[in-house]
Amino acid sequence: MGWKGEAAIVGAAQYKPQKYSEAPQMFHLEQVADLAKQALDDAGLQASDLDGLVINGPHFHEASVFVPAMAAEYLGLAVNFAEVVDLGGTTPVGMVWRAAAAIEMGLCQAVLCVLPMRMAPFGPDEDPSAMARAMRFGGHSTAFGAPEAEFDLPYGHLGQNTGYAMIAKRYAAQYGYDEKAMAKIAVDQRTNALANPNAIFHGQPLTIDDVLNSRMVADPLRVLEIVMPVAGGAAVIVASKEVAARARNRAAHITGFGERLGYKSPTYSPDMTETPVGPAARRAFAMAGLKPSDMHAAQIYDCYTITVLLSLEDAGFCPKGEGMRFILENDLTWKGNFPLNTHGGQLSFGQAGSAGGFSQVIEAFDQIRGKAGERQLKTCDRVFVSGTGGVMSEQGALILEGA
Ligand SMILES: CC(=O)CC(=O)SCCNC(=O)CCNC(=O)[C@H](O)C(C)(C)COP(=O)(O)OP(=O)(O)OC[C@H]1O[C@@H](n2cnc3c(N)ncnc32)[C@H](O)[C@@H]1OP(=O)(O)O
Repeated sequence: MGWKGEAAIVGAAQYKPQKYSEAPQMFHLEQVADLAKQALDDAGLQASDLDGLVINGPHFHEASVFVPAMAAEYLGLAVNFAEVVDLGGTTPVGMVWRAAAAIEMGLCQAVLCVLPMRMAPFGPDEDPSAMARAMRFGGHSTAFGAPEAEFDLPYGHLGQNTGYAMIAKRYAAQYGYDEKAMAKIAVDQRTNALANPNAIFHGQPLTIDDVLNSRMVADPLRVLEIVMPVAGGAAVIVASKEVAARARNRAAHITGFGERLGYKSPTYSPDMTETPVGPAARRAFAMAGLKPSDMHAAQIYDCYTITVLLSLEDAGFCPKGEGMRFILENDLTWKGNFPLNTHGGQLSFGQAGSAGGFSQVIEAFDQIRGKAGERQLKTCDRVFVSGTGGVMSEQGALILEGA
Protein backbone atom coordinates (compact mmCIF):
# COMPACT_ATOMS: atom_id res chain seq x y z
CA MET A 1 0.00 0.00 0.00
CA GLY A 2 3.03 2.27 -0.28
CA TRP A 3 3.29 2.93 3.43
CA LYS A 4 6.54 4.71 4.25
CA GLY A 5 6.50 4.23 8.01
CA GLU A 6 8.09 7.62 8.63
CA ALA A 7 5.59 9.00 11.14
CA ALA A 8 6.68 8.26 14.68
CA ILE A 9 5.82 8.62 18.33
CA VAL A 10 8.11 11.33 19.69
CA GLY A 11 6.67 12.19 23.10
CA ALA A 12 4.35 10.77 25.75
CA ALA A 13 2.65 11.53 29.03
CA GLN A 14 0.84 9.19 31.37
CA TYR A 15 -0.68 9.74 34.80
CA LYS A 16 0.53 7.34 37.44
CA PRO A 17 -2.49 5.07 38.03
CA GLN A 18 -4.32 5.81 41.27
CA LYS A 19 -7.37 4.48 43.06
CA TYR A 20 -10.37 6.64 42.19
CA SER A 21 -10.75 7.62 45.83
CA GLU A 22 -7.18 8.95 45.93
CA ALA A 23 -6.93 10.64 42.50
CA PRO A 24 -7.37 14.39 42.10
CA GLN A 25 -10.58 15.23 40.29
CA MET A 26 -9.93 17.28 37.17
CA PHE A 27 -12.22 18.45 34.42
CA HIS A 28 -11.50 16.61 31.22
CA LEU A 29 -10.33 19.72 29.41
CA GLU A 30 -7.89 20.37 32.24
CA GLN A 31 -6.57 16.86 31.82
CA VAL A 32 -6.26 17.36 28.05
CA ALA A 33 -4.21 20.52 28.58
CA ASP A 34 -2.11 18.99 31.35
CA LEU A 35 -1.34 15.83 29.34
CA ALA A 36 -0.63 17.87 26.20
CA LYS A 37 1.87 20.05 28.07
CA GLN A 38 3.59 17.03 29.61
CA ALA A 39 3.82 15.22 26.25
CA LEU A 40 5.14 18.34 24.49
CA ASP A 41 7.75 18.85 27.22
CA ASP A 42 8.71 15.19 26.93
CA ALA A 43 9.18 15.57 23.17
CA GLY A 44 10.93 18.94 23.44
CA LEU A 45 8.29 20.51 21.18
CA GLN A 46 6.00 23.56 21.43
CA ALA A 47 2.20 23.76 21.25
CA SER A 48 2.69 25.71 18.01
CA ASP A 49 4.16 22.52 16.48
CA LEU A 50 0.82 20.72 16.83
CA ASP A 51 -1.52 20.79 13.84
CA GLY A 52 -3.52 17.60 14.48
CA LEU A 53 -5.70 16.38 17.35
CA VAL A 54 -7.17 12.96 18.11
CA ILE A 55 -9.35 12.55 21.18
CA ASN A 56 -11.78 10.08 22.72
CA GLY A 57 -15.55 10.03 22.34
CA PRO A 58 -17.95 12.69 23.58
CA HIS A 59 -19.43 10.60 26.38
CA PHE A 60 -16.19 11.06 28.32
CA HIS A 61 -16.34 14.83 28.26
CA GLU A 62 -18.28 17.64 29.84
CA ALA A 63 -19.51 18.77 26.43
CA SER A 64 -21.46 16.18 24.51
CA VAL A 65 -20.71 17.36 20.98
CA PHE A 66 -17.89 18.79 18.87
CA VAL A 67 -15.23 17.42 21.20
CA PRO A 68 -12.16 17.95 19.02
CA ALA A 69 -13.12 21.55 18.27
CA MET A 70 -13.79 22.25 21.93
CA ALA A 71 -10.44 20.77 22.94
CA ALA A 72 -8.58 22.61 20.13
CA GLU A 73 -10.15 25.87 21.25
CA TYR A 74 -9.19 25.21 24.89
CA LEU A 75 -5.62 24.43 23.87
CA GLY A 76 -5.40 27.37 21.50
CA LEU A 77 -4.60 25.15 18.53
CA ALA A 78 -5.56 25.48 14.90
CA VAL A 79 -5.53 21.96 13.49
CA ASN A 80 -5.74 20.54 9.98
CA PHE A 81 -6.80 17.11 11.17
CA ALA A 82 -9.27 16.35 13.97
CA GLU A 83 -10.62 12.93 14.85
CA VAL A 84 -12.65 11.21 17.53
CA VAL A 85 -11.75 7.58 18.20
CA ASP A 86 -14.15 5.43 20.20
CA LEU A 87 -12.89 1.86 20.09
CA GLY A 88 -12.87 0.93 23.76
CA GLY A 89 -9.56 -0.58 24.76
CA THR A 90 -8.07 -0.27 21.31
CA THR A 91 -8.72 3.47 21.18
CA PRO A 92 -5.02 4.32 21.81
CA VAL A 93 -3.78 2.00 19.05
CA GLY A 94 -6.51 3.37 16.76
CA MET A 95 -5.50 6.94 17.60
CA VAL A 96 -1.83 6.35 16.86
CA TRP A 97 -2.28 4.78 13.44
CA ARG A 98 -4.87 7.35 12.36
CA ALA A 99 -2.46 10.11 13.34
CA ALA A 100 0.36 8.41 11.42
CA ALA A 101 -1.89 7.97 8.37
CA ALA A 102 -2.92 11.64 8.43
CA ILE A 103 0.76 12.62 8.57
CA GLU A 104 1.69 10.30 5.72
CA MET A 105 -1.14 11.81 3.67
CA GLY A 106 0.44 15.21 4.22
CA LEU A 107 -2.50 16.59 6.19
CA CYS A 108 -0.45 17.56 9.21
CA GLN A 109 2.97 17.40 10.89
CA ALA A 110 2.40 16.67 14.56
CA VAL A 111 -0.69 15.16 16.14
CA LEU A 112 -1.67 15.13 19.81
CA CYS A 113 -3.45 11.87 20.68
CA VAL A 114 -5.02 12.36 24.09
CA LEU A 115 -7.24 10.31 26.36
CA PRO A 116 -8.25 11.96 29.65
CA MET A 117 -9.62 9.39 32.12
CA ARG A 118 -9.54 10.89 35.59
CA MET A 119 -12.89 11.78 37.01
CA ALA A 120 -14.33 15.24 36.65
CA PRO A 121 -15.43 16.96 39.88
CA PHE A 122 -18.89 15.93 41.03
CA GLY A 123 -21.73 18.40 40.82
CA PRO A 124 -23.82 19.12 43.94
CA ASP A 125 -26.58 16.69 42.94
CA GLU A 126 -24.39 13.83 41.84
CA ASP A 127 -23.79 10.72 43.88
CA PRO A 128 -20.02 10.09 43.70
CA SER A 129 -20.38 6.36 44.21
CA ALA A 130 -22.88 6.09 41.32
CA MET A 131 -20.58 8.21 39.16
CA ALA A 132 -17.62 6.06 40.11
CA ARG A 133 -19.54 2.94 39.21
CA ALA A 134 -20.58 4.41 35.88
CA MET A 135 -16.97 5.32 35.16
CA ARG A 136 -16.03 1.77 35.97
CA PHE A 137 -17.52 0.26 32.87
CA GLY A 138 -21.27 0.28 32.77
CA GLY A 139 -21.16 -2.76 30.53
CA HIS A 140 -23.01 -3.49 27.36
CA SER A 141 -25.23 -1.13 25.50
CA THR A 142 -28.88 -1.33 26.34
CA ALA A 143 -29.68 0.93 23.40
CA PHE A 144 -33.07 0.18 21.87
CA GLY A 145 -32.56 -2.32 19.09
CA ALA A 146 -29.10 -3.41 20.27
CA PRO A 147 -28.94 -7.19 20.11
CA GLU A 148 -27.34 -7.34 23.56
CA ALA A 149 -30.43 -5.79 25.15
CA GLU A 150 -32.55 -8.67 23.91
CA PHE A 151 -30.22 -11.66 23.80
CA ASP A 152 -27.34 -11.01 26.25
CA LEU A 153 -28.58 -9.03 29.23
CA PRO A 154 -31.61 -11.21 30.12
CA TYR A 155 -29.24 -14.18 30.45
CA GLY A 156 -26.91 -12.45 32.89
CA HIS A 157 -24.27 -11.56 30.33
CA LEU A 158 -23.54 -8.19 31.90
CA GLY A 159 -20.36 -6.32 31.13
CA GLN A 160 -16.96 -7.60 30.23
CA ASN A 161 -16.18 -10.06 33.05
CA THR A 162 -18.88 -12.49 31.96
CA GLY A 163 -18.08 -12.10 28.27
CA TYR A 164 -14.41 -12.93 28.70
CA ALA A 165 -15.31 -15.81 31.05
CA MET A 166 -17.60 -17.19 28.34
CA ILE A 167 -14.74 -17.04 25.84
CA ALA A 168 -12.40 -18.76 28.32
CA LYS A 169 -14.96 -21.54 28.87
CA ARG A 170 -15.31 -22.05 25.14
CA TYR A 171 -11.51 -22.15 24.77
CA ALA A 172 -11.34 -24.74 27.59
CA ALA A 173 -13.90 -26.93 25.85
CA GLN A 174 -12.02 -26.76 22.57
CA TYR A 175 -8.35 -26.86 23.62
CA GLY A 176 -8.23 -27.62 27.35
CA TYR A 177 -7.38 -25.23 30.15
CA ASP A 178 -4.39 -25.17 32.47
CA GLU A 179 -5.17 -22.69 35.22
CA LYS A 180 -1.53 -22.64 36.35
CA ALA A 181 -0.42 -21.48 32.89
CA MET A 182 -3.07 -18.77 32.98
CA ALA A 183 -1.96 -17.70 36.47
CA LYS A 184 1.65 -17.52 35.23
CA ILE A 185 0.68 -14.69 32.87
CA ALA A 186 -0.41 -12.59 35.86
CA VAL A 187 2.63 -13.65 37.90
CA ASP A 188 5.23 -12.86 35.20
CA GLN A 189 3.58 -9.51 34.54
CA ARG A 190 3.64 -8.77 38.28
CA THR A 191 7.38 -9.48 38.23
CA ASN A 192 7.61 -6.76 35.58
CA ALA A 193 5.56 -4.39 37.74
CA LEU A 194 8.01 -4.91 40.60
CA ALA A 195 10.51 -3.10 38.35
CA ASN A 196 8.05 -0.30 37.57
CA PRO A 197 7.51 2.25 40.37
CA ASN A 198 4.49 3.66 38.55
CA ALA A 199 2.53 0.40 38.58
CA ILE A 200 -0.40 0.30 41.00
CA PHE A 201 0.77 -3.11 42.27
CA HIS A 202 4.46 -2.13 42.51
CA GLY A 203 6.01 -3.66 45.61
CA GLN A 204 3.42 -6.45 45.86
CA PRO A 205 4.92 -9.75 44.63
CA LEU A 206 2.56 -12.44 43.41
CA THR A 207 2.73 -16.25 43.22
CA ILE A 208 0.77 -18.75 41.19
CA ASP A 209 -0.89 -19.94 44.42
CA ASP A 210 -1.93 -16.36 45.22
CA VAL A 211 -3.71 -16.19 41.87
CA LEU A 212 -5.32 -19.61 42.18
CA ASN A 213 -6.48 -18.85 45.73
CA SER A 214 -7.94 -15.47 44.83
CA ARG A 215 -11.71 -15.15 44.68
CA MET A 216 -13.58 -16.40 41.64
CA VAL A 217 -15.35 -13.55 39.84
CA ALA A 218 -16.67 -15.14 36.63
CA ASP A 219 -15.69 -18.78 36.27
CA PRO A 220 -12.86 -19.46 35.29
CA LEU A 221 -11.58 -15.90 35.85
CA ARG A 222 -10.35 -15.04 39.31
CA VAL A 223 -9.92 -11.53 40.63
CA LEU A 224 -6.13 -11.55 40.09
CA GLU A 225 -6.65 -12.42 36.41
CA ILE A 226 -8.83 -9.35 35.88
CA VAL A 227 -7.78 -5.71 35.59
CA MET A 228 -8.45 -3.29 38.39
CA PRO A 229 -10.01 -0.02 37.22
CA VAL A 230 -7.92 3.00 38.20
CA ALA A 231 -7.94 6.72 37.51
CA GLY A 232 -5.44 7.66 34.84
CA GLY A 233 -5.09 9.24 31.43
CA ALA A 234 -2.41 9.48 28.77
CA ALA A 235 -1.26 11.23 25.62
CA VAL A 236 1.30 10.71 22.88
CA ILE A 237 2.55 12.95 20.10
CA VAL A 238 2.88 11.42 16.65
CA ALA A 239 5.05 13.48 14.30
CA SER A 240 6.41 13.60 10.79
CA LYS A 241 10.02 12.73 9.97
CA GLU A 242 10.88 16.44 9.88
CA VAL A 243 9.39 17.19 13.30
CA ALA A 244 10.79 13.95 14.75
CA ALA A 245 14.27 15.08 13.72
CA ARG A 246 14.12 18.04 16.14
CA ALA A 247 12.36 16.17 18.97
CA ARG A 248 14.56 15.06 21.82
CA ASN A 249 13.67 11.36 22.00
CA ARG A 250 14.60 8.41 19.85
CA ALA A 251 11.47 8.09 17.73
CA ALA A 252 9.28 4.98 17.56
CA HIS A 253 8.17 4.68 13.94
CA ILE A 254 4.76 3.27 13.09
CA THR A 255 5.83 0.82 10.40
CA GLY A 256 2.74 -1.35 10.45
CA PHE A 257 -0.81 -1.30 11.75
CA GLY A 258 -4.06 -3.21 11.49
CA GLU A 259 -7.60 -2.92 12.76
CA ARG A 260 -10.55 -5.30 12.76
CA LEU A 261 -14.02 -5.13 14.23
CA GLY A 262 -17.33 -6.59 13.27
CA TYR A 263 -19.37 -7.25 16.39
CA LYS A 264 -19.51 -6.00 19.96
CA SER A 265 -20.60 -9.07 21.92
CA PRO A 266 -18.88 -12.45 21.54
CA THR A 267 -22.37 -13.92 21.23
CA TYR A 268 -22.26 -12.74 17.61
CA SER A 269 -18.72 -13.85 16.90
CA PRO A 270 -18.48 -16.61 14.29
CA ASP A 271 -15.91 -18.39 16.48
CA MET A 272 -15.20 -17.23 20.02
CA THR A 273 -11.68 -18.67 20.07
CA GLU A 274 -10.57 -17.09 16.76
CA THR A 275 -10.43 -13.41 17.57
CA PRO A 276 -10.06 -10.31 15.35
CA VAL A 277 -6.51 -9.94 16.71
CA GLY A 278 -5.48 -12.31 13.90
CA PRO A 279 -6.46 -10.18 10.88
CA ALA A 280 -5.31 -6.96 12.61
CA ALA A 281 -1.90 -8.41 13.48
CA ARG A 282 -1.39 -10.08 10.11
CA ARG A 283 -1.97 -6.77 8.33
CA ALA A 284 0.40 -4.96 10.69
CA PHE A 285 3.19 -7.50 10.23
CA ALA A 286 2.69 -7.55 6.44
CA MET A 287 2.90 -3.74 6.25
CA ALA A 288 6.10 -3.71 8.28
CA GLY A 289 7.55 -6.64 6.35
CA LEU A 290 8.24 -8.40 9.64
CA LYS A 291 7.08 -11.50 11.49
CA PRO A 292 6.31 -12.22 15.14
CA SER A 293 9.74 -13.75 15.77
CA ASP A 294 11.36 -10.44 14.70
CA MET A 295 9.89 -8.64 17.71
CA HIS A 296 12.06 -7.76 20.71
CA ALA A 297 9.00 -7.33 22.93
CA ALA A 298 5.24 -7.75 22.82
CA GLN A 299 2.98 -5.28 24.60
CA ILE A 300 -0.32 -7.12 24.44
CA TYR A 301 -3.60 -5.70 25.69
CA ASP A 302 -4.40 -7.62 28.84
CA CYS A 303 -7.76 -6.84 30.38
CA TYR A 304 -7.79 -10.52 31.42
CA THR A 305 -5.32 -13.38 31.24
CA ILE A 306 -7.50 -15.01 28.56
CA THR A 307 -7.03 -11.89 26.38
CA VAL A 308 -3.28 -12.44 26.44
CA LEU A 309 -3.56 -16.14 25.63
CA LEU A 310 -5.81 -15.58 22.61
CA SER A 311 -3.77 -12.62 21.38
CA LEU A 312 -0.50 -14.56 21.55
CA GLU A 313 -2.03 -17.31 19.45
CA ASP A 314 -3.96 -15.20 16.98
CA ALA A 315 -1.11 -12.72 16.42
CA GLY A 316 1.07 -15.68 15.48
CA PHE A 317 3.50 -15.88 18.39
CA CYS A 318 2.52 -19.54 18.84
CA PRO A 319 0.17 -21.97 17.09
CA LYS A 320 -3.55 -22.07 17.88
CA GLY A 321 -4.30 -24.18 20.93
CA GLU A 322 -0.68 -24.11 22.13
CA GLY A 323 -0.74 -20.83 24.01
CA MET A 324 -0.70 -22.42 27.46
CA ARG A 325 2.32 -24.54 26.59
CA PHE A 326 4.03 -21.43 25.18
CA ILE A 327 3.37 -19.55 28.41
CA LEU A 328 4.76 -22.35 30.57
CA GLU A 329 7.84 -22.85 28.39
CA ASN A 330 8.83 -19.18 28.16
CA ASP A 331 9.92 -16.56 30.66
CA LEU A 332 7.59 -13.65 29.99
CA THR A 333 9.37 -11.18 32.27
CA TRP A 334 11.62 -8.31 31.20
CA LYS A 335 14.58 -10.55 32.12
CA GLY A 336 13.22 -13.44 30.09
CA ASN A 337 13.38 -14.75 26.54
CA PHE A 338 9.91 -13.41 25.60
CA PRO A 339 9.44 -9.97 27.20
CA LEU A 340 5.69 -9.42 27.48
CA ASN A 341 3.97 -6.37 28.94
CA THR A 342 7.21 -5.20 30.46
CA HIS A 343 5.50 -2.41 32.45
CA GLY A 344 3.40 -4.98 34.29
CA GLY A 345 0.55 -4.95 31.80
CA GLN A 346 -2.77 -3.49 32.78
CA LEU A 347 -3.22 -6.41 35.17
CA SER A 348 -0.44 -5.06 37.37
CA PHE A 349 -0.09 -1.46 36.14
CA GLY A 350 -3.84 -0.77 36.49
CA GLN A 351 -6.46 -0.07 33.86
CA ALA A 352 -7.40 3.57 33.36
CA GLY A 353 -10.44 2.81 31.24
CA SER A 354 -9.80 3.13 27.52
CA ALA A 355 -6.54 4.93 28.31
CA GLY A 356 -5.31 1.63 29.74
CA GLY A 357 -4.22 0.60 26.28
CA PHE A 358 -1.93 3.63 26.15
CA SER A 359 0.17 1.97 28.84
CA GLN A 360 1.11 -0.67 26.26
CA VAL A 361 1.83 1.92 23.53
CA ILE A 362 3.90 4.08 25.88
CA GLU A 363 5.83 1.12 27.26
CA ALA A 364 6.77 0.15 23.70
CA PHE A 365 7.95 3.75 23.10
CA ASP A 366 9.85 3.83 26.41
CA GLN A 367 11.60 0.54 25.62
CA ILE A 368 12.54 1.72 22.11
CA ARG A 369 13.87 5.08 23.35
CA GLY A 370 15.75 3.42 26.22
CA LYS A 371 13.81 5.06 29.05
CA ALA A 372 12.24 2.04 30.73
CA GLY A 373 14.39 2.30 33.85
CA GLU A 374 15.17 -0.88 35.77
CA ARG A 375 13.17 -3.02 33.34
CA GLN A 376 14.93 -1.68 30.22
CA LEU A 377 15.57 -4.43 27.66
CA LYS A 378 19.15 -4.67 26.38
CA THR A 379 18.00 -4.58 22.76
CA CYS A 380 14.64 -3.17 21.82
CA ASP A 381 14.19 -1.92 18.27
CA ARG A 382 10.96 -3.64 17.23
CA VAL A 383 7.82 -4.00 19.33
CA PHE A 384 4.39 -5.47 18.69
CA VAL A 385 1.51 -3.65 20.40
CA SER A 386 -2.10 -4.81 20.46
CA GLY A 387 -5.33 -3.18 21.53
CA THR A 388 -8.56 -4.94 22.49
CA GLY A 389 -11.89 -3.20 22.70
CA GLY A 390 -15.17 -4.52 24.04
CA VAL A 391 -15.17 -8.30 24.48
CA MET A 392 -12.41 -9.28 22.03
CA SER A 393 -14.43 -7.46 19.43
CA GLU A 394 -12.55 -4.31 18.42
CA GLN A 395 -8.93 -5.12 17.72
CA GLY A 396 -5.92 -3.06 16.75
CA ALA A 397 -2.26 -3.82 16.20
CA LEU A 398 0.86 -1.70 15.75
CA ILE A 399 4.45 -2.44 14.85
CA LEU A 400 6.74 0.20 16.34
CA GLU A 401 10.38 0.42 15.28
CA GLY A 402 13.29 2.49 16.48
CA ALA A 403 15.08 4.42 13.74
C1 LIG B 1 -12.15 -1.31 27.79
C2 LIG B 1 -12.34 -2.31 26.74
O1 LIG B 1 -12.87 -1.99 25.69
C3 LIG B 1 -11.80 -3.69 26.84
C4 LIG B 1 -11.50 -4.09 28.27
O2 LIG B 1 -10.51 -3.71 28.80
S1 LIG B 1 -12.61 -5.11 29.01
C5 LIG B 1 -12.22 -4.91 30.74
C6 LIG B 1 -12.79 -3.66 31.30
N1 LIG B 1 -12.58 -3.61 32.72
C7 LIG B 1 -13.48 -4.10 33.57
O3 LIG B 1 -14.52 -4.58 33.21
C8 LIG B 1 -13.11 -4.03 35.03
C9 LIG B 1 -12.88 -5.42 35.59
N2 LIG B 1 -12.74 -5.38 37.04
C10 LIG B 1 -13.79 -5.48 37.87
O4 LIG B 1 -14.92 -5.62 37.44
C11 LIG B 1 -13.52 -5.39 39.36
O5 LIG B 1 -12.17 -5.06 39.57
C12 LIG B 1 -13.81 -6.75 40.08
C13 LIG B 1 -15.27 -7.16 39.91
C14 LIG B 1 -12.91 -7.82 39.56
C15 LIG B 1 -13.52 -6.53 41.57
O6 LIG B 1 -14.32 -5.50 42.00
P1 LIG B 1 -14.98 -5.50 43.47
O7 LIG B 1 -15.38 -6.89 43.84
O8 LIG B 1 -16.03 -4.44 43.47
O9 LIG B 1 -13.77 -5.10 44.36
P2 LIG B 1 -13.63 -3.76 45.20
O10 LIG B 1 -14.67 -3.78 46.30
O11 LIG B 1 -13.60 -2.59 44.29
O12 LIG B 1 -12.19 -3.94 45.82
C16 LIG B 1 -11.91 -4.87 46.86
C17 LIG B 1 -10.42 -5.00 46.97
O13 LIG B 1 -9.92 -5.74 45.85
C18 LIG B 1 -8.99 -4.94 45.10
N3 LIG B 1 -9.29 -5.20 43.69
C19 LIG B 1 -10.40 -4.86 43.01
N4 LIG B 1 -10.32 -5.29 41.75
C20 LIG B 1 -9.14 -5.90 41.64
C21 LIG B 1 -8.49 -6.54 40.56
N5 LIG B 1 -9.09 -6.63 39.36
N6 LIG B 1 -7.27 -7.07 40.76
C22 LIG B 1 -6.68 -6.98 41.97
N7 LIG B 1 -7.26 -6.39 43.03
C23 LIG B 1 -8.47 -5.85 42.85
C24 LIG B 1 -9.27 -3.51 45.50
O14 LIG B 1 -8.11 -2.72 45.40
C25 LIG B 1 -9.69 -3.66 46.94
O15 LIG B 1 -8.53 -3.80 47.72
P3 LIG B 1 -8.47 -3.12 49.18
O16 LIG B 1 -9.56 -3.78 49.97
O17 LIG B 1 -7.08 -3.45 49.64
O18 LIG B 1 -8.70 -1.66 48.95
